[in-house]
Amino acid sequence: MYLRLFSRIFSAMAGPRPVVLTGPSGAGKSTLLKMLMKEYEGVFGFSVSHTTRDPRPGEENGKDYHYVTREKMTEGIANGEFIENAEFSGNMYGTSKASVQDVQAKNLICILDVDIQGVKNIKKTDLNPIYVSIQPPSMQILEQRLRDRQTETEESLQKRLEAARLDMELSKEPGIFDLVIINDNLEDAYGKLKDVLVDEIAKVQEANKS
Ligand SMILES: Nc1ncnc2c1ncn2[C@@H]1O[C@H](COP(=O)(O)OP(=O)(O)OP(=O)(O)O)[C@@H](O)[C@H]1O
Ligand SMILES: Nc1nc2c(ncn2[C@@H]2O[C@H](COP(=O)(O)O)[C@@H](O)[C@H]2O)c(=O)[nH]1
Repeated sequence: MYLRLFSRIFSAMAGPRPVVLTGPSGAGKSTLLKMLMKEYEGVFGFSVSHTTRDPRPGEENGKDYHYVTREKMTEGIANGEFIENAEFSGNMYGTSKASVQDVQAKNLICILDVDIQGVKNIKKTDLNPIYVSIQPPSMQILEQRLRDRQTETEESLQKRLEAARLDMELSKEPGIFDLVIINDNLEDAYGKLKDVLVDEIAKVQEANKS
């Protein structure tokens, strides 16, 4: 009985567990995380990654990403400022320690949107997140969604599809994710995502009441 009580107190003190959303580019990670942040205002905080890719129309520096040069990013990595970093489709991406700390300091559920290399590297840390993989129903549908999004050149699209094949292969490792969601119908996928996060959401909502 005491053990359960201590474990409850400890888990409340430790704050909510972060969430890692991963899956091929175009699978629907950003769409789903935006839905979560909209429905649960004051519960989730996005870990703003650094990247060397150019901003897309509508993206904001400091909100979607910190857009930096390759030199700046390489320097930050060498200085130990990043929890993880990866090369994806010709650009660098990385999660800084500060981006996660900023969210956790507010006692929010920190959401990280990272590729499969990021998952493997985060597994070597003590972050202890919930790992959710968002997968497309098929490669054909993924390609169509990426084309319809109109963010890629033919060259970058092909690179992303190649990375998607590798992601799907590496994601077959047993037990690597807490949950795999096939994002076919968006509302169904969103429902499954909320279900796996229900305990962490309740923790933050409870803390917000007091
Ligand atoms: N269930 C769905 N049905 C139809 N279209 C969808 C669905 N989910 C997402 N989309 C659309 O697919 C496109 C890709 O989604 P999104 O940008 O969220 O993917 P992503 O995984 O965040 O990609 P990236 O890793 O490149 O940022 C978007 O245009 C989005 O509106
Ligand atoms: N390992 C990391 N991967 C990241 C990070 N931030 C984003 N990503 C992943 O990159 C691709 C492409 O993203 P896009 O915005 O250019 O479409 C996608 O799979 C993201 O999940 C990061 O900090 N580390």
